[in-house]
Amino acid sequence: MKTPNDEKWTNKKISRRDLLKYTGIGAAGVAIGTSGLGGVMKAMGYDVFEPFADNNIANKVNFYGNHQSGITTPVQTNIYFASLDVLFSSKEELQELLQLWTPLVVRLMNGELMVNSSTNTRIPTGDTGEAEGLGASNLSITIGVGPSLFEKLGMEHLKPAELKDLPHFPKDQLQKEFTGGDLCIQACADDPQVAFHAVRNLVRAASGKVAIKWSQAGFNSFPVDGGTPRNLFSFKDGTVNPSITDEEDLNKVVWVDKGWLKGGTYLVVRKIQMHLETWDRTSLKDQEATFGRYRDSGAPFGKTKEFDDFDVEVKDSNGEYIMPDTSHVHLARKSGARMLRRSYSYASGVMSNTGVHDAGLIFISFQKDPLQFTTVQNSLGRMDKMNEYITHRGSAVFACFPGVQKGSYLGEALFKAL
Ligand SMILES: C=CC1=C(C)c2cc3[nH]c(cc4nc(cc5[nH]c(cc1n2)c(C)c5CCC(=O)O)C(CCC(=O)O)=C4C)c(C)c3C=C
Ligand SMILES: [Fe+2]
Repeated sequence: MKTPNDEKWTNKKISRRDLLKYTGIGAAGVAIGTSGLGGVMKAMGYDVFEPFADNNIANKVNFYGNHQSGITTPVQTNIYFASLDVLFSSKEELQELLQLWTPLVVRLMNGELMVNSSTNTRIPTGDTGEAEGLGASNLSITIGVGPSLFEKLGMEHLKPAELKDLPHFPKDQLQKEFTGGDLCIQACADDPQVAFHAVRNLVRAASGKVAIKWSQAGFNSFPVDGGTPRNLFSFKDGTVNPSITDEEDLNKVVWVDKGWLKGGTYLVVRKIQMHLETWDRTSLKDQEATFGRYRDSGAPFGKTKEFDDFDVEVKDSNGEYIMPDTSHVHLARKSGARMLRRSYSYASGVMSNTGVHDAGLIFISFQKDPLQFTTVQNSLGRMDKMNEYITHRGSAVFACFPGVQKGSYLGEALFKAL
């Protein structure tokens, strides 16, 4: 039986072909074709370019500001990280995509539906719906561009010199299915479904224009009394980091201070498998020597509290380093380079070839120059005792746009520099 609403839409005579064209969800997720993305999105009900404002509901991260969210935002419990390839070849289409995404990101971070719900049941809904009723859940969304994008769109002259693929590191076993990408969406939230929903719907809104190259979900669990989360080796991870409120230090370590990326930063992501079975067969003494920190307290060797300062050069009465010179922390600190780490654990079933856990760390760091990451990784090199227990499987680097002021859009500075 037809409802009056169905009747109304039937009279509009939307053909199946039109429907697929408008929604971009044809048989094989076919490209939208020649119609502009904005026009298609309007037809779907998205309010393209509408200047949405941050709302002030509970558990809400603000979108507008000098920097994008998800960088100095307090770490949430969940991440869904997606690396995308673009399916277009003009800079105009990139601009259109970013103009489309901006108000949608505001809505998602506001805990709102992508599109106000429609009563028309004959077309797919504008929002996939699984985040309904879940609130904002402190969702943050961080968008970045990879080195390959600039070549694809003929914009090499605007590619910052610092934005290039990371060098090959001695112990790397990178798989191309977890490596690189033209764009990234980092969605972090205090609910896994909210983070996933954000990426799913942004990609869906850009159907035919972008394709997911690889993605990874992750989690962080916080002690009931607060404090630093533990990684899957059970050590507190994230202790030594720049303070997220010390703008002066963040300017030194994280924020780019020149060119169109001013106020932005570089995101390095590494998918690092952690060999949990091997770790679990290792004595606590050796585990602690791997990091140079005690497992329970998180304190550095020779100290009692997690946040106690330490000097890696200090030796005991036998002339031995108190913090072993092959320990992860000794080598990382000795490099002299700093970064803002914002990592998440992952557990994705078992490795089909070996039957061991497919689990580890989605290592994410933000820095004003990817060279900071490279310097630390080179210092860890072949010496890091942790190498026995980890394998780097994926890698990518992205330039994350500066923050957005109301009336502007993600990446506007890049297009102003054209
Ligand atoms: C190249 C950068 C880094 C990679 C890759 C990396 C991987 C990695 N780290 C841990 C666990 C811990 N890391 C810790 C400290 C630490 N790690 C890095 C850099 C990389 N880690 C830095 C710069 C630091 C801080 C060094 C300092 O100055 O003190 C710690 C100790 C606690 C803490 O400070 O967070 C742990 C634990 C894992 C498991 C891992 C890959 C799987
Ligand atoms: Fe580390």
